[in-house]
Amino acid sequence: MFRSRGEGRGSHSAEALRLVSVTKVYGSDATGTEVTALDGVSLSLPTGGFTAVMGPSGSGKSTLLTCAAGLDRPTGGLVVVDGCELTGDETAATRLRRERIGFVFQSCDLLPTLTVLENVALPARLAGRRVDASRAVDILRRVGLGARLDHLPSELSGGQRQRAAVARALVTEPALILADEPTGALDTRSARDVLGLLRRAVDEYGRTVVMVTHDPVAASFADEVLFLADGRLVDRLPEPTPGAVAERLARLPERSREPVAA
Ligand SMILES: Nc1ncnc2c1ncn2[C@@H]1O[C@H](COP(=O)(O)OP(=O)(O)OP(=O)(O)O)[C@@H](O)[C@H]1O
Repeated sequence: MFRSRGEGRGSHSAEALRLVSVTKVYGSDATGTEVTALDGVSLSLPTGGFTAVMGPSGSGKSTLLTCAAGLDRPTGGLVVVDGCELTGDETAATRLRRERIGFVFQSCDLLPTLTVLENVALPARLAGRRVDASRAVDILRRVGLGARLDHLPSELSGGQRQRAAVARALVTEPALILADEPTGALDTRSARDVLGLLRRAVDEYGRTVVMVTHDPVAASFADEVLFLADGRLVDRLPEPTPGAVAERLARLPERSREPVAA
């Protein structure tokens, strides 16, 4: 974000994220049974799109995001981010994660002992890059936190913290931004601010956003909504409106329908 399309560190692949028959089976739950959280999910998301992922609780949304992020390894299948396979070698996957993926979580995970500016500069530092403080400052100004650079996260409101988290996700100019309920803990106005930032990252700067949400209004900021049920992709809705999203959600099957390829 905050560089125009084509600028920055080289060009990105035309496809930001591809999942091929991704399956995730957790070893056992409390009763000793295997849990199939993802059941053969295939999708292809072009660079420069905003996709929302919705579905009932337990349908596999967070698992989809953590597998796409390389934070968890799928049991089977292939994850390709910006043209590079994430499911291969661990060292390469770590580098890919640091350089090409940005994260925004609901539970704001800014480090409490670092200032806002230090938090935003951290991903670049972890990726082994020269830390360009002026760039981090510029991003923070643009998300409306220019006067808060030296504050600690505890000195910010929830909405301000989440905007800082968005700034941090954008600082490495990632190919893919993965957001898990980024507005879940925010009031309506702060939520709109954060969603507007994500929308601008896509429209003005060609980033790719994948966002898990329960909120039809939040989902309506996306270009398309993918619906998960029982670990499968079962529906998709382009150009979503809050009403259409709510209606599709209400119609979601509880169990086993034929998966669709997105
Ligand atoms: N670490 C784990 N060990 C065992 N089972 C897990 C683990 N993480 C998730 N699961 C199970 O996998 C399934 C999918 O979980 P996931 O968190 O992906 O769903 P979700 O759609 O994000 O749910 P929610 O909307 O409630 O956050 C659930 O049945 C869940 O209990």
